[in-house]
Amino acid sequence: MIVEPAPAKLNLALHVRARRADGYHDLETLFVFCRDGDVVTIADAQDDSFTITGPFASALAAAVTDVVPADRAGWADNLVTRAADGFRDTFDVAQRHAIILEKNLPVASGIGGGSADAAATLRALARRHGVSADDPRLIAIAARLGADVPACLAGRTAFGTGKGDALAPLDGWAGAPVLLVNPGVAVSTAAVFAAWDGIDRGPLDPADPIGGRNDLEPAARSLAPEIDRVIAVLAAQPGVTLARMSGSGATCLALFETVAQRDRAAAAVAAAEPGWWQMASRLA
Ligand SMILES: C[C@](O)(CO)[C@H](O)COP(=O)(O)OP(=O)(O)OC[C@H]1O[C@@H](n2ccc(N)nc2=O)[C@H](O)[C@@H]1O
Ligand SMILES: Nc1ncnc2c1ncn2[C@@H]1O[C@H](COP(=O)(O)OP(=O)(O)OP(=O)(O)O)[C@@H](O)[C@H]1O
Repeated sequence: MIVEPAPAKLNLALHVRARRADGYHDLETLFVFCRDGDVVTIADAQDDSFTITGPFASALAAAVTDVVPADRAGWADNLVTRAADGFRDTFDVAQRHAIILEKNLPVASGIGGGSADAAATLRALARRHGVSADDPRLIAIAARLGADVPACLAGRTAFGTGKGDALAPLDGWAGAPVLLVNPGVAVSTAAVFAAWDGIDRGPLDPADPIGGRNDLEPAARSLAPEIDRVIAVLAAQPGVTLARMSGSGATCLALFETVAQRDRAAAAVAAAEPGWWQMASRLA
């Protein structure tokens, strides 16, 4: 049995540079990863099966179209099952698998939950079937599944360009205390990009993400006004060094100088807004 973490992905900064002819956008982003997130477990089995557990299991089941083939229990259309199908086709695997996804991250929330799950599935299957983690065929499957999936497959701090899939590994940020907060609103990534105003506000210096921006914030706020208050509440906490939306939102991140300051902020946010989701972690 293989237990593979699917850590939350964060964009410390995200500069949108141009709308492309293929419907995607060229961007510059600093990807970092949390130490916590979803978990994918894969065991050899007689038949394929897919089970979702955890606090966001029902939210995810509701979000995906259920196309369950009779011989593959629970094999709904999901980024995990798509990753597993892609792996099977590419590497010609006969072995069947029982896959369990522990869904701890909110769905459609800018922290790449689905991308992290797909990447963890690919890493777990690669390990099980003796495929190298940097096999170009594995990276090609990841790229087909979503713009964020190659970054999640690598799972380490990186400067992303192109549609976010051209990656340059970077050092730094490991251990930084972080608090993630989501106001409980799902936001569609495609809808947020579509609402971007089309203005190129300039490049991102990978050495200075704090001085950067998330150019999708105004677009996401127009769809989910609650984001304003999340950022305001986080920015007001003692010890905060950065309070910013991640990805296409609505989850916002706050970095802190110390774990104690992060934990005091988490308690303050929970007291002020008991309905908001939050996760305290550290950067990987
Ligand atoms: C916003 C980010 O989370 C930042 O890391 C990512 O760019 C989004 O990555 P993702 O969720 O893996 O995105 P995909 O599933 O590939 O694309 C969903 C939709 O988002 C839009 N999209 C995504 C990435 C990108 N560079 N430009 C885009 O315009 C497209 O409309 C696309 O149809
Ligand atoms: N395992 C999965 N987890 C989450 N969403 C999934 C999964 N499989 C398919 N999806 C679909 O993908 C959509 C995007 O989900 P996800 O949670 O990855 O968004 P996100 O956090 O906004 O991602 P990103 O930061 O990459 O834009 C959801 O609306 C859902 O319908």
